[in-house]
Amino acid sequence: MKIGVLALQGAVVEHARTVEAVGAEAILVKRVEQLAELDGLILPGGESTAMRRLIDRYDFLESLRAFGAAGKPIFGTCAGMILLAKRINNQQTSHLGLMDVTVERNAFGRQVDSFETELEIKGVAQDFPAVFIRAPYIIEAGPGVEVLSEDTGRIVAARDGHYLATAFHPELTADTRLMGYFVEMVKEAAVKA
Ligand SMILES: NC(=O)CC[C@H](N)C(=O)O
Repeated sequence: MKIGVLALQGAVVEHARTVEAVGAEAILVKRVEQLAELDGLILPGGESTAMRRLIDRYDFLESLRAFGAAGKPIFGTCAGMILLAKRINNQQTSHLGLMDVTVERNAFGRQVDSFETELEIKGVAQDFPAVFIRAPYIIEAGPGVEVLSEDTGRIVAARDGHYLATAFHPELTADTRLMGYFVEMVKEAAVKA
């Protein structure tokens, strides 16, 4: 399986390492043409507004939307989750607008800028170490969305068909189980295609 990591900004190398750790091939995606060779794509954490500017500058927006619309799996973490969402609270426009959720940016507030906790993630782990950094969370999920994890009542991991999103950063710990879950999604989609 070839899994791309959008390499415009953010936690790129860490994701590539985790992809390789679960036995898939990681490709750092810097040009639109590279999307054609991928089975799945990761949108890393970073800063969603900065990433959007680069997406526009390198003319990625429509190609990323088409990638998702073609049924290819996309995994967005943190800022990547914001990029994937159909709706962003208190904002008129979204970015890729693919996943049927409403997200709130920087939603944990200033006092808890960053923190680590252990989460139960459906189908993945009972005790997943989750690192949150100025994280968003999902405030509303459409009927087709499966909530995979909540932290004190906030949705922090969810799946909408071939889209997966987490508010936290799975690439920052040595635990590869969530990436293993995504690679299984990619394999399933590749069989169907
Ligand atoms: N660690 C992150 O990816 C933070 C996301 C960032 N707060 C944003 O709004 O894009």
